[in-house]
Amino acid sequence: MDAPVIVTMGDPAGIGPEIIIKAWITGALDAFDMPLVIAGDVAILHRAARVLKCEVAFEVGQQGEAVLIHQGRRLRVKPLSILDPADVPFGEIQAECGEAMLDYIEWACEQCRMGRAAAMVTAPIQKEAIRAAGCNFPGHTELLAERCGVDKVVMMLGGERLKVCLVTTHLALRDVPQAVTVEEIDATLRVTDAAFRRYFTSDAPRIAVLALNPHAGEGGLFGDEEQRLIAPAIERARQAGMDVSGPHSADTLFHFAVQGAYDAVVCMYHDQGLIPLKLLHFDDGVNVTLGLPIIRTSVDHGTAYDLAGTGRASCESLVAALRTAVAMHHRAEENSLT
Ligand SMILES: NC(=O)C1=CN([C@@H]2O[C@H](COP(=O)(O)OP(=O)(O)OC[C@H]3O[C@@H](n4cnc5c(N)ncnc54)[C@H](O)[C@@H]3O)[C@@H](O)[C@H]2O)C=CC1
Ligand SMILES: NCC(=O)COP(=O)(O)O
Repeated sequence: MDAPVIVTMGDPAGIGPEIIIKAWITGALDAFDMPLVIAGDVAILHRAARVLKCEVAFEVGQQGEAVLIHQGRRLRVKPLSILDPADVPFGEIQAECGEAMLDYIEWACEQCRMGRAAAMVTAPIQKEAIRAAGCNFPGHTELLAERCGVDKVVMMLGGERLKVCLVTTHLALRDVPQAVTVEEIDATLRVTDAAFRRYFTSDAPRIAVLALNPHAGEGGLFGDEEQRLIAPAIERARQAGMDVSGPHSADTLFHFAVQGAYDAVVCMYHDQGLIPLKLLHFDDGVNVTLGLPIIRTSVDHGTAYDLAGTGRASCESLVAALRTAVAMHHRAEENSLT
């Protein structure tokens, strides 16, 4: 059998299990031409099926994996935790869930690294729960970078109309100016350029780099990071052959980016990029970790504790994350043949 795409179930107390089951029973997973395996928990997935009012049968597969069955559809599950749903209330931060979600991620990452899986797609984790389980990484991105032995990765979130790449990620706003350095911007540009050529564009991607300050600092009147840091990093990237422009004022650039003027927008901090992205692509946005030796995509949303157990959460972002991972896999295979 071809190497599968692994979907990690995310927080058992969040919406991850429900959106996986919803995507499966509605037929949204039928279109993919690659086998899928869920890294998760059979009893928790059964509970999600009950929430969605669907009957699910169970059998043991040929390789010892669990197989869920619904109206002729089969879903393979690698059981990595054995939680009792009665002990896992919806919408609560629990260390036991933190341990389980970390196990799903670690296994999926290892399978990808060993070449036994083609890609991993992650359902959302609760960052306080993984902390309660003893994990000091702020999220998947940093954990996967460490496990893959990579110094620099880039968090990209995107949809058809806009793709944003972040220089800094999960950081207090007050710490952003110190973290924005020529080296960080330069490394972000290099990773973004290489990953876009490999997975998304046929040529050099057109990259716009945002300013940090209003009006790009207005010639140094309110902030000089543009002159001291961002412009030199852009120049360095241009010298290296990249198609990079900026620093652009963040308030106007997105208007042109969504009209197709750029392939990627490099943003200095999390909300600078994610506010426009979620405004446009709340439902179908995808998070991609650029710079890893493996393919990792994710939903663009969190655990939505307010919706967990209601069956109302949308599975669109999960399906888009799967579509992106499969397309990246095929594109990388084509590139390796040329
Ligand atoms: N890739 C990941 O694992 C991510 C994890 N998180 C984590 O999730 C937790 C909760 O984060 P929040 O900031 O509250 O963001 P959130 O995305 O969980 O929720 C924000 C709002 O969006 C709604 N929402 C989220 N996903 C939805 C869906 N699929 N369908 C319909 N409505 C949806 C929620 O109901 C809520 O009103 C935090 O621990 C955060 O760190 C956040 C983003 C990504
Ligand atoms: N806001 C995006 C986000 O939290 C992504 O986190 P992760 O993919 O690193 O877990």
